[in-house]
Amino acid sequence: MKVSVFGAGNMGARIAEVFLKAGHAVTMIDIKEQFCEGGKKRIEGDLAGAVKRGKMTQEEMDAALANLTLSINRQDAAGSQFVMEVILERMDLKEDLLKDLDAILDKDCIIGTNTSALSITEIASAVPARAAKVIGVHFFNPAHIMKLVEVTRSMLTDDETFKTTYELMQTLGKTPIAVNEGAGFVVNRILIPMINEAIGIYADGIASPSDIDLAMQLGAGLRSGPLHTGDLVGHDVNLAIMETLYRESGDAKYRPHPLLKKMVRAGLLGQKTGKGFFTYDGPFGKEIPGGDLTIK
Ligand SMILES: NC(=O)c1ccc[n+]([C@@H]2O[C@H](COP(=O)([O-])OP(=O)(O)OC[C@H]3O[C@@H](n4cnc5c(N)ncnc54)[C@H](O)[C@@H]3O)[C@@H](O)[C@H]2O)c1
Repeated sequence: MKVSVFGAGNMGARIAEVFLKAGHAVTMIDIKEQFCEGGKKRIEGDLAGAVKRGKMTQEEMDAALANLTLSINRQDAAGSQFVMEVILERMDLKEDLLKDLDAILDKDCIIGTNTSALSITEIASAVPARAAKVIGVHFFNPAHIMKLVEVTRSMLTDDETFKTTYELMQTLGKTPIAVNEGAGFVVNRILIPMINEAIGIYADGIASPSDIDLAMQLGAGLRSGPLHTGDLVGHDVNLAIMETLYRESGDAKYRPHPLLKKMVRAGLLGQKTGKGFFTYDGPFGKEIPGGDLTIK
């Protein structure tokens, strides 16, 4: 089927990759050609790695890439049966995109939003005539590896949209769970405040970033420590999620830590900018050992 993915960034490219690997034709749409090309490079890198490890043949890789179309024109989503919105975590941008898509897409086309924490009902309300066909489809990072997808109904999502989306995720090799809307859904309501707390522990001078992560790996059984996970997600995204949790609940326990705000203002976003609580060999590069952040 024809799938369109809006956003070729950290998550969008890998979500496009998941659909390509399942044999779908994917149009990946961003606002600049260079962003589309960057996303395509990451897909090519992943697929080449899979071929090298014997998980995929060269022919399968070529067929998947032949199914990928890049675009900077929203109109190219026309004729899609499923659309994934994977753009920046901002309600105004998501609403603006959905309003345009409402005029471009067939009336039965489902729009899945990959929002990390925003209200699915609020996003859906931007397109009253299509609100029943809008649903939360929350993939995890890195989307080509992580199995979980939170399939989240808004107040307005119809049963058919939920069932179709849930079953589609299973055909992609994912494990969906059914979620009723609530800021941050299940995982991020637990995970992101934990990252925020780890930032506070570091800011209080209690331990180094490496030791905080080691503590949570060896003491709490986590596969990745909270600050490495924070660098992977991107601190701009972490901040947006904390702000949503705080705004929606009014509960002080979700207050974004001041250091998280400063990290974002400084462009220390984590892997995507090559520097966060740890240092990387350029954007999305390998971690450089001993590169813990030291705040002055
Ligand atoms: N980073 C994570 O770990 C993670 C995990 C799950 C969900 N999410 C969610 O996924 C979404 C994308 O996050 P990301 O980390 O990939 O961000 P990102 O900054 O890496 O990528 C966002 C991309 O969207 C593009 N974009 C912006 N406006 C657009 C528009 N109108 N049309 C098309 N493209 C547009 C940007 O140019 C950019 O390439 C957010 O809603 C985020 O909360 C992120």
